[in-house]
Amino acid sequence: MQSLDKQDRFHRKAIKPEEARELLMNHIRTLPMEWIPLDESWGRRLGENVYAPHPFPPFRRSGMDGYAVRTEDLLQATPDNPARLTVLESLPGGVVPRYPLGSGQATRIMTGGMVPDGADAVVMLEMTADDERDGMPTVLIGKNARAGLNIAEIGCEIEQGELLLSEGQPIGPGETALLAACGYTQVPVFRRPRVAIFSTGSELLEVDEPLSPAKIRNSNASMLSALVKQFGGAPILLGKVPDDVKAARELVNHGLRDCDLLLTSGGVSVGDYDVMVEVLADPEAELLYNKIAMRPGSPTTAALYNDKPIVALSGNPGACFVGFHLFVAPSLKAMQGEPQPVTPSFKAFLGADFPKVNAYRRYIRARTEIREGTIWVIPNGDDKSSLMSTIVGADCLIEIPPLKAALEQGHLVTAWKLE
Ligand SMILES: Nc1nc2c(c(=O)[nH]1)N[C@H]1C(S)=C(S)[C@@H](COP(=O)(O)OP(=O)(O)OC[C@H]3O[C@@H](n4cnc5c(N)ncnc54)[C@H](O)[C@@H]3O)O[C@H]1N2
Ligand code: MOO
Ligand SMILES: [Mg+2]
Repeated sequence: MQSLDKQDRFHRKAIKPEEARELLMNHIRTLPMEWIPLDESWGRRLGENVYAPHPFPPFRRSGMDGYAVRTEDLLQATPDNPARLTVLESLPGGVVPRYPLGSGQATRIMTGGMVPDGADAVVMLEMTADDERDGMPTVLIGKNARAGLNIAEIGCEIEQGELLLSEGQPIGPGETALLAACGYTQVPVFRRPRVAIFSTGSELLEVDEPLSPAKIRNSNASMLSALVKQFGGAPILLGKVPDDVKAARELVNHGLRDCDLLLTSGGVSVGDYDVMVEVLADPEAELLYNKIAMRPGSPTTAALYNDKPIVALSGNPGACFVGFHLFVAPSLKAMQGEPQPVTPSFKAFLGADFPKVNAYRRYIRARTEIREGTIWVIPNGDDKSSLMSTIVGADCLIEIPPLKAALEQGHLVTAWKLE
């Protein structure tokens, strides 16, 4: 029997997943900003609002290969009686027009070219016929045109000084295009969260070690490292410790020195060798929670050391994965300025019967499928928390509330995207 004192220190009170997330996220701070080269900024989040230094397009731009014209010259034009315009010049891309258009004149222009002053439309080449007259190039146009046709006015896409992108916005291909167009060779981004990771377990081998009896390879550290990268963090891999409280405590102290968040896996349940329970019972640590009313991942634990968060995830790979998504992923997003770090849920049809009944809310590894235009979520097979294979290909978690009866295929369920 444990002493009463020990039982007290290790007391567990199950709280809801939302409460657990909030308790942790109350201690998450946005990281400082840094400037990095645009070409390295994909996937990072903007550290401040970015404004347009100039309008875009920066000049009146032709949207077609054709002729820049004055629409008033085409008012009487018909296929049988086309207007004949004198061609002043033919503009290659990137060249400023030499002549403004006068009455009865046109300029040959290509897509993206700078429309000459005086022109108020571009007629596409297919609607025109070149026809020399008295040794001078002329063009015949048999139809009138509306003012503004095929011309993109200065600033029609982006006005000077306009908010281009907002703080916290992830930089994807579109954001990169805007930043490049506006001359941002360096972009302001939030620093990557530094996430120290170690695994506990005397049964653990390195990935490159051959199997030996009663041992398994440390797969959680690699999985967590990939997850941290997926959410914009920089993993710091600290390896593993055996089930030894002193060794685990030392690695916690070491890991906390140079990280924004410490992640551990294993040793959080009620077993004799569940060392993280003892480590986090340290009076210097402020325990946030050590039991969550959910499966998998019920023993997921979080604590603070001098306000620095440590999330001790369950050793079971499925539970480790789910715990990361529910608590760590939103924390990493918040550190990088995401204003809404918790992904909203969506409704979808359940793609297979769910026969299990239980008293806890479950989060099932699943994948989304579009069937005849409707979204279905298909459990990735057995959802036992010890399984790794059902993490493969998971792109969402299905939330199954506590149930007294099985759920049938086609039931409308709540799910969460795993970006
Ligand atoms: N008597 C009880 N036993 C258990 C309970 C309980 O309430 N009462 N809870 C179960 C639940 S739920 C879970 S989840 C697990 C949590 O276990 P721990 O977080 O303490 O993790 P370990 O005991 O260290 O390991 C569990 C399992 O995972 C494997 N593991 C651990 N680390 C890794 C790693 N880095 N890579 C791959 N696999 C790892 C480990 O070998 C074990 O098989 O406890 C239940 N027990
Ligand atoms: O909480 Mo455990 O992860 O259900 O198996
Ligand atoms: Mg255990």
